[in-house]
Amino acid sequence: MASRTVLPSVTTKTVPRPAPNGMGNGLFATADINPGDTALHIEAPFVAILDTPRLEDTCAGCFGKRQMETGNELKACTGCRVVKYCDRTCQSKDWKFAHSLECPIFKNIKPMVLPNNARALLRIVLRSARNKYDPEEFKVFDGLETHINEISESQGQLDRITLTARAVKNYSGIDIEEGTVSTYAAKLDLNSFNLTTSMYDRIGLYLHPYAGLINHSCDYNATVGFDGAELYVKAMRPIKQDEQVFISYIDTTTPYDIRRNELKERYFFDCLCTKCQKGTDTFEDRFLSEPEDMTPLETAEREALELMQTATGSSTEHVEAIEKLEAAMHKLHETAAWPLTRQPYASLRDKLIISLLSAGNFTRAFIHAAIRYIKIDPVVYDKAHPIRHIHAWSLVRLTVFISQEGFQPDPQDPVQIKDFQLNFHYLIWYILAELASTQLESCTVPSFKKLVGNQFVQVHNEFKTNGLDPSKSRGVLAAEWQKLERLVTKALEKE
Ligand SMILES: C[S@@+](CC[C@H](N)C(=O)[O-])C[C@H]1O[C@@H](n2cnc3c(N)ncnc32)[C@H](O)[C@@H]1O
Repeated sequence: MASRTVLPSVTTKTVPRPAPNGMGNGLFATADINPGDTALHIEAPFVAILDTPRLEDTCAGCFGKRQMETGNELKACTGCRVVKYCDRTCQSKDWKFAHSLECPIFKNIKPMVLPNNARALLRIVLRSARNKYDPEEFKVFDGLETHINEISESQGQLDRITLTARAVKNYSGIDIEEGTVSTYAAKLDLNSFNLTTSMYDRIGLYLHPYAGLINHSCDYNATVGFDGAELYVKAMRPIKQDEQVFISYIDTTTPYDIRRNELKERYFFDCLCTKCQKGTDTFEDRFLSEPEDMTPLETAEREALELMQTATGSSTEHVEAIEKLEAAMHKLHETAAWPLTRQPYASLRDKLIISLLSAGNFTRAFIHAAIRYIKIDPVVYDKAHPIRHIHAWSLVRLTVFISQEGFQPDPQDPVQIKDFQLNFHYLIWYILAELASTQLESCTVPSFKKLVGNQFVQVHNEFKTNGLDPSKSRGVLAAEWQKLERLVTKALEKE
């Protein structure tokens, strides 16, 4: 049973305790937690802020949750015209939480809009000055790690924090020590999460001091997800009572050296996790064969990374980005030793899928999403990992799209889907059935599970209306899947 803590809005099967190996405090399970179970649920954030580009298209009250259901066009706050809401319900929720305090400040400094971390810091300063925080919650915030000594050794980092703190103090008009605001800024830097949609797209910054107590492992047993403003930490693997709950702070699909540098630079620690103890002897570092001379692999990696960087620049057109990403993937493929799962190959494909979608090339996006589903995700992610489920959902959506009557594939596509005579309806049913049957142990959030459940029922009922039940046609499903696997093999040969 999850229990409420002294902190309002926190329900959890964990307790904070000192952790070993110089980790400071961490969260430990108070009971056995099964995969997919919620280890921690936080209803309301300490602070949550949209990234500046998202202020235009995302409701600052529900962070997209109600927006998805109502489909309302967003209306700007008539005071500042900086934030937008679905309707009065979302607006008044945010007004009471903090917007009433910041709205006149936003209005005064227009047309400038403060960057996300400054807007988050401003909220903390304003809410704490008006005693809007629960004292227990603030006590946990006060106790959070800052690494201020390490930050002080880096002039660049120190300057950034000091300047943000000075600006926020001035805008707030609150009589508060600048040093205190700097400390808040350092806590925010170290302990905040990427606020994401239920589909794991980043939309902003989130902080809650209780969630800030979770330590990192590259071999993590839990994941963090958001459903609107609600945070969920779910077990990805079985967690025994008294075991520490770990999440990943970084992309742990990257090789050993990259992971360790990132953790050291951003979080100031050397990871001693079970994966790091294996050094470079894990799939993240392995090549298909170990050549005596590493130079060609290093050259291919450097060139691929350069191409990836220019492809994702803000001024790059979709078509140009696609060419660059494909060229980068080709360089890795040409080495004949680079596994599809070794970074940056997998990330290049993720970016390529997004660029192909933006350019309206749905058939090629479908092929890459199928490659990812069949060849990459089962190696890179645990079964319950939310990203694996989100990728499966994207494949379903793409298959639905290209199976529409009248859809015309691009005749220039290097692999022609029509040559494989896929029965898209059976494929959609198959992927959805797999998703629906693993919902319980998946780490996805409730809105996502609802979406999948509803879609599966709809697709299954369509089959039933036609007197068919795919669950009883295993042979047909297997044959369709083999066709898709042949398509994937063909596409990979051409990469
Ligand atoms: C978000 S805080 C986590 C809570 C923190 N342990 C505390 O007591 O407030 C991040 C910091 O915790 C410590 N930490 C997290 N994971 C760690 C690990 N695997 N090994 C060592 N230190 C870790 C590092 O100091 C890191 O900068």
